[in-house]
Amino acid sequence: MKLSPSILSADFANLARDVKMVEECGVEYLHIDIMDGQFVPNITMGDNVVKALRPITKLTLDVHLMVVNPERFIEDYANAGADILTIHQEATPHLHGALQKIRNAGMKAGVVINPATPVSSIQHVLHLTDQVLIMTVNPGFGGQTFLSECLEKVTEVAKIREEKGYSFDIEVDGGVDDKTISACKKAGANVFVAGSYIYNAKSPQERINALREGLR
Ligand SMILES: O=C(CO)[C@H](O)[C@H](O)COP(=O)(O)O
Ligand SMILES: [Fe+2]
Repeated sequence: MKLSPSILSADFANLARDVKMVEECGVEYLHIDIMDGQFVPNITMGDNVVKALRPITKLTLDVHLMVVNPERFIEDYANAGADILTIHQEATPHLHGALQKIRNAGMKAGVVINPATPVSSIQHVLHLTDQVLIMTVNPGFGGQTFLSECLEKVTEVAKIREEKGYSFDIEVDGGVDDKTISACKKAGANVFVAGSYIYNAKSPQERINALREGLR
């Protein structure tokens, strides 16, 4: 079970401090949300921020690309030091080739689907995938309400993994807190992104402890 705090809700003026803080709290991953103002209405950061964070943390950099035609940027994120690069099924007509390209660039390849997108849309690329991300909010913003109807897709993809003998991780992203995390685990997820729940708190350590408690 891995926790992946999303720096979308961190203090951008104190980003290094906020990254080190969650690392000291004992999390496994750091989730970095890249938004281009086209695939989603918001603009956040780019590979320059990944590059700046790489030397200051040992955490696995879990980069969630919410950009159109993500294949344009694969080399940039490899050079920046990303460990996992996750791209949206909805963002490219060349999903298969893009996932191959991510692995060839030396990163783990992730594929992500929006709440309205079925698991069947990624069935032919699951053999090329190290991480399947099931969005549990519509992408674009932190702090949204968890969409429990997405959990049936977590169970569906976990079943396919078992049937086919694949070994990808299953991540959930959006609205994860001490209450919703248990249902995510029960559905079959093993990587949990949480942004506002961790960072918009007086004590992120207490929030991280509460998430771990929810996974017991
Ligand atoms: O990809 C994202 C939004 O598109 C974020 O990772 C996600 O929303 C995390 O934020 P929160 O935990 O506050 O919902
Ligand atoms: Fe994300």
